[in-house]
Amino acid sequence: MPVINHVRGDQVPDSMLNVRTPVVKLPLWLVLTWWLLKGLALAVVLACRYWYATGPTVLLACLYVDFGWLGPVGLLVGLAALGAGWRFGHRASFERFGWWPALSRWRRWWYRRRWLSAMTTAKLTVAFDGHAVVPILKRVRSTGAADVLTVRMVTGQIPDDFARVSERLTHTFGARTCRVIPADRPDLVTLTLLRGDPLAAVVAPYPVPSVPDLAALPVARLEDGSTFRLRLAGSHVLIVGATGAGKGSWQWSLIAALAGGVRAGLVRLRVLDPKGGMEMAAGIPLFERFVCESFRQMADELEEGVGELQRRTARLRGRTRQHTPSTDEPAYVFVIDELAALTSYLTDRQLKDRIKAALGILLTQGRAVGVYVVAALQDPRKDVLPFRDLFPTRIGLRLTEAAQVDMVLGDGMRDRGALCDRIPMSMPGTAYVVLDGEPTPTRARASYWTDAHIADLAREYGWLRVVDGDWTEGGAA
Ligand SMILES: Nc1ncnc2c1ncn2[C@@H]1O[C@H](COP(=O)(O)OP(=O)(O)OP(=O)(O)O)[C@@H](O)[C@H]1O
Repeated sequence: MPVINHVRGDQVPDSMLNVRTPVVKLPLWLVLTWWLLKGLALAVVLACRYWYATGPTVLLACLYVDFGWLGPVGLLVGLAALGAGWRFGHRASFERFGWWPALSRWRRWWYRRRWLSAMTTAKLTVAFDGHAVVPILKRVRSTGAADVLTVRMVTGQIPDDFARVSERLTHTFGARTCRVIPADRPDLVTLTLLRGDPLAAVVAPYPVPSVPDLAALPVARLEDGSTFRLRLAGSHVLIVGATGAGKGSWQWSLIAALAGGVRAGLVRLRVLDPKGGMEMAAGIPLFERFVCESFRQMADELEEGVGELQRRTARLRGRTRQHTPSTDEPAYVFVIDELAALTSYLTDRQLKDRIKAALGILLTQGRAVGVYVVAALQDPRKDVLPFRDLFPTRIGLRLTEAAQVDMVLGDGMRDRGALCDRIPMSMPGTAYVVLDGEPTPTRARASYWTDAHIADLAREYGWLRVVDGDWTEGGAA
């Protein structure tokens, strides 16, 4: 290869207009008219396409021509006053029909400008027939804290392709997190990009329902600011988190949501606290049974629960397929503060086997007849895992390692956005929840029940009253 190419002649200078030698000679006036018509057509198309920009500009310009500066400024002030009146007069309709659609349109423009580069760097464009094919951004819906993007995938793509690069998309779009959820059509995927965080502040306790709906217990706040209602009916709940992650706040939020049922005789709480009663003893007046010292007694409690379950199954057989709590047939809720203490750490092998057998029956047969288990767990070790799959509802709080997330919540859950290992220590009570049958985890923060709140709860809804330091039966009212 030569080091230098020497080509004789002058370089063609850059110019505004490059023209070819015409094949057919046209008069200049015809060419200019043609260009003018083409330019006009393009201007009309652009003006119609971007009507939301051109319309107001033309209107403001007309007002300026007719009335001078007073015209456009008067209109803008009038519109601002009208918007403020609407906002303070009827906030719900203002947000629904005015604010959120306007914000969504602005955000859509913002995403469109970055879309091509974002898809290319995330390797979500597909090469086909010599072209790069890009997923289509169909819709953007904005709320206070999140932008929900509906995307049409390129043929051959699946939602997991987007889930795998969710972290990259988070940083590209400057969001806090990006969750990928399959949409209701197979060719669409939804990206939820969170900007603010309604879970940053501590969640105050929710009002206690006088008659709890076991299918929708208000226990936590969701990322969009709404209330997360946990389904206990037909389920069992496993709460897993490192020490100090806030397992207690989930347990107490659930107990509080059931407290109205305790007072009405519809729910009976049986609490096993193998950690010596430090966590749960404050609620003793609410509990039908409370065991915190003897593992033998805990095994007896669980076996008695199995006996009750079997008697109830015999009574309800053929009459109903899902139990509804009543004062005659209340719901039994076993709350276990540290599951591993019963199934792993216990050294008495015989006792451990009894507990495992009873738990196995409660978890497999209890749901249909109103016997539920709510268990907390600190360390998702292997010997607890067989029980994990028997809990349809699993709540993953802060975990110490990324590998534990799938172990607790199920395979692929971390890729789908359950970043339990990234929950900061400064946000105890924050968790990812996986509901049975739901493909993606939901992030929520439990309401925080202080000792004073729990004392008030026990006083108002408990079965027992404290009289001069002794427990007395009799209920709160
Ligand atoms: N939902 C919450 N909102 C705000 N603060 C919380 C919340 N839950 C817990 N905390 C705070 O975090 C601390 C630890 O919570 P908690 O004792 O419930 O954790 P834990 O997971 O049960 O820990 P351990 O396994 O050590 O018992 C509490 O003292 C409380 O101050």
